[in-house]
Amino acid sequence: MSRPTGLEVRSLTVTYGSGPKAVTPLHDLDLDVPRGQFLCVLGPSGQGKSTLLRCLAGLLAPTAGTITALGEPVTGPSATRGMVFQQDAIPGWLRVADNVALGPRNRRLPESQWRPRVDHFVEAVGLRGRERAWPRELSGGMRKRVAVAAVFANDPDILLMDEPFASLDHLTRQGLHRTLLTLWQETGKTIVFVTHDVDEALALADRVVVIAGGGVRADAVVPFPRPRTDDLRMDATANALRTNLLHHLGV
Ligand SMILES: Nc1ncnc2c1ncn2[C@@H]1O[C@H](COP(=O)(O)OP(=O)(O)OP(=O)(O)O)[C@@H](O)[C@H]1O
Repeated sequence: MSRPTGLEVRSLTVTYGSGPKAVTPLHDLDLDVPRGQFLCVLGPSGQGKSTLLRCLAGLLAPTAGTITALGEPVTGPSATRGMVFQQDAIPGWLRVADNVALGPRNRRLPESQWRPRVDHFVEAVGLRGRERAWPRELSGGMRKRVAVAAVFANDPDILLMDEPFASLDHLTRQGLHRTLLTLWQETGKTIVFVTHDVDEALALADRVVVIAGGGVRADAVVPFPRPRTDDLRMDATANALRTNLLHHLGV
C-alpha cells in the first residue's frame, strides 16, 4: 500500500530577477515525497537545492507551479514544516533548554503540552546535564544538537534540512547522523535533507534525488539496511550507486 503524500511538487519554476540578468534554477520540477520518507537532495553547486527547500518551507513563492504539504497548499511558513540550516542559527542569548523550548513557547502552547517533549529531545540528543549551558559554552557539534532537538521539540510533520552538518568534522557528523536517524525512526517525520556529499546521502537516505539543469536528473532508492556503517564503502552495490550518482553530479 502506498503511503500518503508528504510533499507534492508540480511544475515548480523559480526565476530570480528579470531581463538579461534573470536566473531560473528550477524549471518545471516535479517531485513527490511520501510521508515518513528520508529523502536526500544532491546537486552541483548553484543548481537550486536551497531554492527548492525555501519553496518547500514557504519562505519563497515560486514563479510558477504548486506545492502541497500533507494535502494543503504551501502559501507561507508553517509550524508543520521545520527547518535546520547550515549556519549556527541558535539564539546565543538563550540557554540550551530555552533554545529547545523556543518554538512551542513562541506558539504560546501551554507548558504542560511541550515540557515533556522538550525534556525528551534534550536527552535524546545527548544534552542532559547541559540544559542551563549557554550556546557559547558548547562545541559546534553540540550547538547542532540543540538545533536538532529544537526542531523536533516543535513537532513539525516535515523537516527541511539544508546542509545542516556541512561545517562539522567527520566523527561529529557521524554522531549527529546516528542521532538524527534515531529521532527520525522514533517519530516517523518526513525529512528532506540537502547535501553536497554523496556518502552522507548514502548513510542517511531512503531515497536520493539529484537536482540539476532545473529538474530531477536522477532518482534512486537507497536499499541498504540501517544502521549503515563505513563498511558501506566496501559494498559493491553501494559503490555502483555512488558512481551513478557522481556521474549525474558531473563529478
Ligand atoms: N535571492 C537570490 N537572488 C538572485 N539569485 C539567486 C538568489 N538565490 C539564489 N540565486 C541563484 O539561483 C541559483 C540557485 O541557487 P541555490 O542557492 O538554490 O543553489 P544550491 O544548489 O543550493 O547551491 P549551493 O550548493 O552552492 O548551496 C544560483 O545561480 C544562485 O546564484
